[in-house]
Amino acid sequence: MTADDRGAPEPAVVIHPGKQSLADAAAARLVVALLDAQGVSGEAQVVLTGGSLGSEIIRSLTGVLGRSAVDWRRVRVWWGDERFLPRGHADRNDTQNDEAGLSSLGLDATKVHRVPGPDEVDTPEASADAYAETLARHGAAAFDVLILGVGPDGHVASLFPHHDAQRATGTPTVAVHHSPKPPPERVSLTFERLAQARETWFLVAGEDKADAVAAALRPGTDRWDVPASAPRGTEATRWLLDTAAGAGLS
Ligand SMILES: O=C(O)[C@H](O)[C@@H](O)[C@H](O)[C@H](O)COP(=O)(O)O
Repeated sequence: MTADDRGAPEPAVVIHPGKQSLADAAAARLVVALLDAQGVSGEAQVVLTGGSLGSEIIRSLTGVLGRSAVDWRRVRVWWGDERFLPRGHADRNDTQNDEAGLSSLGLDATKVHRVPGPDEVDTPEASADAYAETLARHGAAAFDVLILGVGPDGHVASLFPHHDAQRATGTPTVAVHHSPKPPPERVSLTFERLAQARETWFLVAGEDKADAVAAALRPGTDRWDVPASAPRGTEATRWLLDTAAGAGLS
């Protein structure tokens, strides 16, 4: 069953004048979304991402007005994908988020769920299994906010065009080998788990992303070709773009 079959709303597009204003506006939006989620269920669950914007939103978050209204100790943090590298490696998504100021938000470290690396488990498969177990134990049926970056090739999380990892079903996580973008070994949420989010936000900036954005939003695009075309939030899907990334949209 696809998100569309479940009646998920059509994606909404918001275009910002530049990358910084996009990150700042997304951070402000995230504060409100976390507050709303905490108001409903006590705890908010957010899925973070790597890439430049994935860290820029954290940097903006550390300075955004109203952030102190969020009870950060009741925010549970996940990652949509991770590079299979040891904890603290500069190329890990979580390290980049840490360096952007994640730890200064006042989160409860026991609720920050990092994907195990080769310093903890032997293989990407073991890491994917361990992460799936953590998700089963602590993950909400639906994440409150799922944040995704998009590659120029249209990849999302570590699900790449024409890559077998896209085919994983019946599991929330998948080990990825031979990623076309280095490093070759990664762990990713599957399409099925990416579909379990109330709000899904794509954060995309730069002219090199314009074709991927246009393709992802074109009706009928096959996710095998453009993985970013697939994830939909059950309540909202937002494409938060800068002008350059939105240049291919009519
Ligand atoms: O694991 C990776 O290789 C990156 O995390 C990658 O998936 C990134 O999120 C996108 O390419 C968007 O990156 P930007 O935000 O820099 O455009």
